[in-house]
Amino acid sequence: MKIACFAGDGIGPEIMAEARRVLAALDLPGLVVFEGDVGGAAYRRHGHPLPEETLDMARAADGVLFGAVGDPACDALERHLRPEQAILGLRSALGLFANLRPATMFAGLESMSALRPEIAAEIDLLIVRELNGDVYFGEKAMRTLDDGRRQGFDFMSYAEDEVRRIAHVAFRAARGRNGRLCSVDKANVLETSQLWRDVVIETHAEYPDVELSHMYVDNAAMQLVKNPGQFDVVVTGNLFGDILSDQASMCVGSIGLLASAALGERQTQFGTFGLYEPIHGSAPDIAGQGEANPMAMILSLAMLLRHSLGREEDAARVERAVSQALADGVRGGDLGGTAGTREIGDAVLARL
Ligand SMILES: NC(=O)C1=CN([C@@H]2O[C@H](COP(=O)(O)OP(=O)(O)OC[C@H]3O[C@@H](n4cnc5c(N)ncnc54)[C@H](O)[C@@H]3O)[C@@H](O)[C@H]2O)C=CC1
Ligand SMILES: CC(C)CC(=O)C(=O)O
Ligand SMILES: [Mg+2]
Repeated sequence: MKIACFAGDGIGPEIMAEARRVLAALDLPGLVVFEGDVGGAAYRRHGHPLPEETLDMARAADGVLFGAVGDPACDALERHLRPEQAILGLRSALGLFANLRPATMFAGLESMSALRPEIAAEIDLLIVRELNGDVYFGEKAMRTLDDGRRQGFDFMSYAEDEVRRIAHVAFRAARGRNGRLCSVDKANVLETSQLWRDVVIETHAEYPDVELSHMYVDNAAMQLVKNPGQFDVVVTGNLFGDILSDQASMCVGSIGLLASAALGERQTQFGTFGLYEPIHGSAPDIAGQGEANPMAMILSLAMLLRHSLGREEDAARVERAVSQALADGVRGGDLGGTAGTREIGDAVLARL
């Protein structure tokens, strides 16, 4: 079993250290761990945010554990050299088109939700976000008009097959959960969304046991706050899924709690190859202070154990340890508490 660990920038190394301690405590037989450079750290060392050797290391692994990238010191660089290109590049080069972002209320945390506790208690949803297309990967340009104004372009596109493959992932996920799928788009305005809706409806024919609904993204943002309990699985495009999942994190209590899996089609000896990361970024505002909540990172490790290593029992064990720590009142600053990164890691390890 091979895991590649890319800690990245900002709080990435701090939260990765805690996930690595949890991984070490599991003492998995035959596990080999590799470390690679990504993001601003990689740019400084190798002149590129995603060096070829890092990509090779990812390809050679059964799963990748990824911290976060993003460094304000790199803001002036040309776009292709910025740290964020590392994660976009990995998702694209590794064909990781399906992003699973679960958001479930933890017992005892209801009062920390941005929503009323009785509404928050209902949250148990999975956002299935398309990860290889949309406006993030379309052609981009910046031009200067005759009158001197600058104009930026980002081309938004989806091809039928790109929508179909993520729709299949979402229907299968709904079938394995409560059988309800809500497809979120902006089909009243966007051609990409009209195609999205048409293809999701076509694909539904293969999953008659799943109840399908459609919602415009602006309404979905509102409904997520008003009545999140109505959602089981939500399937949506890259941009909408990015935004809705950050919003969902505050419904659960903090962005420091939400993990994710980026999956493609490649199978390994143990499961599906994937990249696992918290949904948050490098949090430069708290980096280096030992304040970041490592739970999203640790829960991402649990997803890696489940999907890429086929170790369901270990995954559940890690998830139980995190839930128990929260139930026992362990709280980072993001949840109104005082526990630091290391202390939260200790609390999870003690309950493993
Ligand atoms: N996958 C990735 O590597 C991602 C990278 N980014 C990058 O990260 C950098 C910062 O972006 P932001 O918009 O500030 O988003 P962010 O998610 O890094 O931070 C947003 C807010 O949440 C807080 N926060 C995030 N994670 C936390 C944790 N584990 N514990 C406690 N508080 C936490 C931060 O302190 C900040 O106040 C940018 O360069 C951005 O491009 C953003 C999102 C994803
Ligand atoms: C850094 C961005 C490219 C991605 C992002 O915000 C995300 O995937 O959540
Ligand atoms: Mg995001």
